[in-house]
Amino acid sequence: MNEEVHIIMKIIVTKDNIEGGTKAFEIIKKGMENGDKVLGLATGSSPIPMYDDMCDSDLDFSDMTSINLDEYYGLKPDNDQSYHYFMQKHLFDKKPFKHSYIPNGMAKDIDEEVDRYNDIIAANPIDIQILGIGRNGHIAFNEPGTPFGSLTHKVQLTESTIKANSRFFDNEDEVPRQAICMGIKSIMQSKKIVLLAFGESKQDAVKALVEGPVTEEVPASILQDHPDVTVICDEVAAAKLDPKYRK
Ligand SMILES: N[C@@H]1[C@@H](O)[C@H](O)[C@@H](COP(=O)(O)O)O[C@@H]1O
Repeated sequence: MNEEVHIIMKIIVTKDNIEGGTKAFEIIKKGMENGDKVLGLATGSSPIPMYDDMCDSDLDFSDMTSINLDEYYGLKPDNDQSYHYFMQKHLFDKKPFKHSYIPNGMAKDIDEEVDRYNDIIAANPIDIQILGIGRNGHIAFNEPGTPFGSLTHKVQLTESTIKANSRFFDNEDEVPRQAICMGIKSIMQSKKIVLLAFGESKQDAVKALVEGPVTEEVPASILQDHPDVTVICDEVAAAKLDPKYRK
């Protein structure tokens, strides 16, 4: 256990995901007041309450840039399971940004798409990166074993992720097996990181993220080495944490 790391990582335990979403929204709001221009955005159920707060707010994002973490490979943007569709529905329809970037899941030439996305990230340094966490400790679609030095890449999803994400599809067979995803190195280059984790299924991942060794087997554990990380989790997700982190 690295004591120095725990002084840096800020942990906010909330009653539920709604309160957690509001905490994350407040961080974004404050960041924008201080001149932040680029938000790194995530999909999944965890950030939805935060997006609801953003949509209900009077904040104007029309001068902002957003960069999403990932997209399923092989899903068209109008497929209701694609992350393009998700972002339109939960945020961009109500709050358009000046520029919004999401990996192109239909790209024929993967190498070209990877280069394009890395160039976008390099040209738009991320001020605040929002993250969820997978049950196996993945961040974005960076599965266990992904090198910490990775940039944007095509990934093979693990059985654990396919199973977990099948709740959004009609059945497990429909879950794409591959995705295009921002790499861990790029995520770590964000100025500030806010990770959201809610519910019982995230208990082990949250414990490993906060208390476990920094290992590529738990991609999120690298966040212990980032200077500005806030973990926002509900009481249930935080239940296995050492009480000293559950304030
Ligand atoms: N690619 C996404 C991740 O970015 C997300 O963090 C994770 C958890 O999703 P949820 O928030 O629905 O639990 O799901 C997917 O695998």
